Amino acid sequence: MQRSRPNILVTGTPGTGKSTLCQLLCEQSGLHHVELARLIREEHLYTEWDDEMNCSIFDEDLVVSKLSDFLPEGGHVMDFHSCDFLPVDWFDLVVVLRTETSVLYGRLERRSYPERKIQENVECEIFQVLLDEAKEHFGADAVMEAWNDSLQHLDANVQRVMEWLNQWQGQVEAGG
Ligand SMILES: Nc1ncnc2c1ncn2[C@@H]1O[C@H](COP(=O)(O)OP(=O)(O)O)[C@@H](O)[C@H]1O
Repeated sequence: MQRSRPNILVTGTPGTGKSTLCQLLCEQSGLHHVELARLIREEHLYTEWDDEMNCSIFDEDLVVSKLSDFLPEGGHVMDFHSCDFLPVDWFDLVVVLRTETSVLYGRLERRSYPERKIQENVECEIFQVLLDEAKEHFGADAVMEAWNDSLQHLDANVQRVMEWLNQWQGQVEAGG
């Protein structure tokens, strides 16, 4: 499907700054922010609740079906901590946020996550699980890896994605 505006997926371990980046990108670009975790909660797109980790085990088919109502037309920035169940051709760019271990630990501690949940997420980041998942699923060319430890990084990341967006828009307007 030829979109007049792109879809961008922002993924990464919880705490790497996905929703912060998405908010800034949407303010600057006029694209619409899809907070998938919130959508899953509000629309009950899950079949189980994990009491120990205090999170839902979402239903991939329900989620894809819900998103298919509006996402493929374009114009969205979506954030989520997993990506291998999403149709590849829905996204024009996949941003994977990375955060240095001690910085991520601090952010998750400030969220009052239980120690086990902090450990699991920090390990997930150390082993770059999300980066590998995104590259394997979408192909390395579609993936932009972006370190996001500081506010300087955040500014640079917004800038980088906005440049990509302008280029994408230019190509579409030029007809290809
Ligand atoms: N680049 C950054 N530098 C410093 N703090 C950041 C940065 N990005 C996000 N944060 C902070 O880190 C915390 C987690 O960010 P958030 O966007 O909620 O992450 P995620 O959506 O990936 O779970 C928030 O308190 C946010 O303000």
